[in-house]
Amino acid sequence: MRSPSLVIPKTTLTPFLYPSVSKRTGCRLARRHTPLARTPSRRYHSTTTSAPSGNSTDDYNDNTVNYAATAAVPPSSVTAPAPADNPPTDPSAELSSHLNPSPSSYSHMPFTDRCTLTLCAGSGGHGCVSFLREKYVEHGPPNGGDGGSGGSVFIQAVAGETSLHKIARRGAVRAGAGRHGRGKAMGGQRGEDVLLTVPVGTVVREVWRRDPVAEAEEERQSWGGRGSRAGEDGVAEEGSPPPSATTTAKSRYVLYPGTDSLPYNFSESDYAPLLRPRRADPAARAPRAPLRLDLDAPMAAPLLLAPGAAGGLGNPNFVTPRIPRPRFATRGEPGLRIHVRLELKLLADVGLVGAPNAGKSTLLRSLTRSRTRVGGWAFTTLAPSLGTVVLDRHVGRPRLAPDAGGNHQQQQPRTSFSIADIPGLIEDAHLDKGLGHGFLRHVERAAVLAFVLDLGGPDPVAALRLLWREIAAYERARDAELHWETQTRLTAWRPAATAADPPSRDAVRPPRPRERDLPDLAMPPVTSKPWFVVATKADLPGAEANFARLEEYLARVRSGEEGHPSGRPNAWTRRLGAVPVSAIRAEGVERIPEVVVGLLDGEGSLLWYLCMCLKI
Ligand SMILES: Nc1nc2c(ncn2[C@@H]2O[C@H](COP(=O)(O)OP(=O)(O)OP(=O)(O)O)[C@@H](O)[C@H]2O)c(=O)[nH]1
Ligand SMILES: [Mg+2]
Repeated sequence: MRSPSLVIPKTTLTPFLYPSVSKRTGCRLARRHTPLARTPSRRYHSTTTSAPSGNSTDDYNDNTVNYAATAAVPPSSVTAPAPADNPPTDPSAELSSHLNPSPSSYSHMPFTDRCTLTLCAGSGGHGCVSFLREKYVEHGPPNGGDGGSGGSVFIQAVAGETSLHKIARRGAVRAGAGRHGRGKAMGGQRGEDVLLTVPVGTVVREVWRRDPVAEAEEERQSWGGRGSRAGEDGVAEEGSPPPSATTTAKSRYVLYPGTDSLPYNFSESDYAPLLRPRRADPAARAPRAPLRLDLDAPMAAPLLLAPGAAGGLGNPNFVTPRIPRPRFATRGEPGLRIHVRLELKLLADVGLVGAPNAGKSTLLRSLTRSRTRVGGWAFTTLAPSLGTVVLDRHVGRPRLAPDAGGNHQQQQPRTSFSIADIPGLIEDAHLDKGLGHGFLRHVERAAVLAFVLDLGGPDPVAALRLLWREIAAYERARDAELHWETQTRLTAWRPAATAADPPSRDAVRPPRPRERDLPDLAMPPVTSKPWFVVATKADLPGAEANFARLEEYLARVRSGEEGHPSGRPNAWTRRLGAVPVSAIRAEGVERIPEVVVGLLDGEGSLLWYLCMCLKI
């Protein structure tokens, strides 16, 4: 449990976090040794959606990273900003309750990061059999309308969604069926479309699909389009039974009331070939099967996943010189069903990785307005949470960065970055101990990893090695899954046109462009990412010695004397460093945005790096 002695007097600073205050007088960083009491005026009066104005005259707004914090996600977890004309009476009390809250003071958002869904496209409405009836027109021409096509299922990744829990409980997502055609050439209404809105970072993988149109086409091929089954060489097999003409016809056609059979002579030679199964027009825009999408950016328009089935054709479509008044129409095609697995991989700029109880959530609270749960026991955090640090850098020239064509373009300065806090990792998490290592998927796509180590613990170096071991095990499991999926896709892959396929009308036309053609999931090795260490709980006894040991170890890794803690070759070690902080007192945390921006933008926070190397 939390010790009451941790609530410290406002003016006390942990001495070893600021060893060189006197040496660095005049240096910009030295001006940012924030006394505890002053922090809230800057941090908690920022708006939740935009960066602070930056025209404040207080001395924090120098031209280094001057950050204010806000929890962008989830929105309900944001505490209301204090009105400007009614400032809090005791800001330090507010800060201390924010960083050292009671275990029951947290915002709770339901969170689901994996689910399976069955997407059911709407089936098409039946065509209509009808004839014109007017005064003096006893036997009018056919005028049955076509059936409406079924509704489609779309997906769109939108900003602001943070969890899959809303769609996870749906189980099956059904689009509306098309209405049947009616007399007087009235076509049926289209089925209603369904739009699934998912968080940015959702990965969609197909498990299986049932495509009635493909099945009907296959059946048609196997019967050679007529009454006998074709052998492997396409020649009709002797003695194979023809399908029951009436059964087949009834399953495919709508008959005029009172008609028991089609107006054909059901001899084998006269039997009309089955109609080719049709797809509705939107099907041309659907991604190719099997679905494997990575929705890693907000989408401007929905993406079609399961196109609705085509409606049946009304009886005017079957007029021939031999059959001037067809007494049949076709049924609508049944809807496509796709079973998909959705997996959310949060997109954050920085991922916090650490052992349980290391102080990750307190660190997130000290940097942002997140109201994630904090408690003095392991596994307080059971689901990932995100916070956003809003940077207040309105000075300096825009950066120039080369674009794809090699031209240098102006880049606007970064205005914010997001941090993801995940449940703690313990030894053998990859064997599903603790909460397992599945939550690492939420920091896997983070650009920078921050390892949160408890300086009050016995050995932070061993803790760091353990965390990297678990990450390496996670990476191995992920690569094995990727390998298996690639193999499955290659086995399932068929060239677009094979000799067995009938010549299609599409074959002579150039293929229509598809909206999105199965982009591969980008999964760079986690060990190639830049990382740094946040050595927290620096206010505890023994922290200084532990930090010295940690720094020494990191210096050896940086210089190549010691291997990367994951044991992987060619891992990132270039500008490795550690930042000592006391998150509960909000001391030292103001350096973190600077380090993160340096690593994110690759520009290098030269000052910090020099200070770190020279230990000033
Ligand atoms: N002395 C001291 N205690 C801290 C500091 N940061 C966090 N703590 C305490 O450490 C305990 C655990 O903090 P959390 O932030 O919940 O740790 P966590 O890493 O999120 O833990 P899990 O969610 O279980 O993985 C709490 O009692 C905090 O008050 C710090 O800088 N100094
Ligand atoms: Mg936590």
